[in-house]
Amino acid sequence: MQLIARNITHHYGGTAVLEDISFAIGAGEIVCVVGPSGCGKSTFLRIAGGLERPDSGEVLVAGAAPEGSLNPLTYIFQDFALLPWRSVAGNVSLVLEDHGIRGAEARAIVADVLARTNLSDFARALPRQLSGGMKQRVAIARALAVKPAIMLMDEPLSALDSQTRELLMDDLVALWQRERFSACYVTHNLNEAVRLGSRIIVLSRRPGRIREVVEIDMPIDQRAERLAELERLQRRVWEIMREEAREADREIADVP
Ligand SMILES: Nc1ncnc2c1ncn2[C@@H]1O[C@H](COP(=O)(O)OP(=O)(O)OP(=O)(O)O)[C@@H](O)[C@H]1O
Repeated sequence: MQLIARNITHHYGGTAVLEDISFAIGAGEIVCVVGPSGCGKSTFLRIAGGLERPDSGEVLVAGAAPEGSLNPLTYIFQDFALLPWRSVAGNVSLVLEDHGIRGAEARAIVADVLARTNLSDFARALPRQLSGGMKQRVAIARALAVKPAIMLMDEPLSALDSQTRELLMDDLVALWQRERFSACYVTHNLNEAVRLGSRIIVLSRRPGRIREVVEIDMPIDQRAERLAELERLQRRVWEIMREEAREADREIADVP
């Protein structure tokens, strides 16, 4: 399945937030979206997921979702959003209950996704017993349980310390190699973008327009070893963004 954004433009009140955003995410692609603070990255993701309607433009999905997909476009948030009184398995099964899947069928799906995300040993643990990194792994397992066609990831690692973030990036790379998931991955972190993205969409400051699309054709499993090349790519993306980020940083908020 492909997600196609065409000419997305959006305002909040008098504030123009996104302007004429067009790009597509193909099956098996991780497309990263970066840009200065407040340039409309999260707004774009909400529009892509159908949570908000753009003022103009459209988001289309083309092609069939994976067989048995319960939610073709599935979010992963930075704050994990786990229910504290439910175990790891219980948090994952909740999304299945929402779709009327219970009992043995639900247990089989939960066991499968926990195995795929190396969480089987933690099935009975409660969120408070887990580190931030493990909580986000549970959130990823929960997203996979509904067999998404495209995951919409909003700063998924930004609540984690840098070492945990590295570990989670390794996990996402390994998961991608096994499952070739598709994702629109919004991040502030250019290192994540060059490690994970097949393409990086660089937005301008608000209203976010596409400044440049940086293609990364280095195989994802080689990136952890080719750090010098990645560093160069990361610097290139930063060069594109730097002035706009500085101006966004110095902007005085238009609030009463
Ligand atoms: N529901 C809303 N109502 C009014 N303004 C909003 C709403 N949501 C976002 N905004 C404003 O729209 C602009 C873009 O916000 P958005 O969160 O999409 O940007 P972002 O690029 O994800 O930001 P950041 O990098 O800081 O996470 C900001 O100025 C924000 O204050």
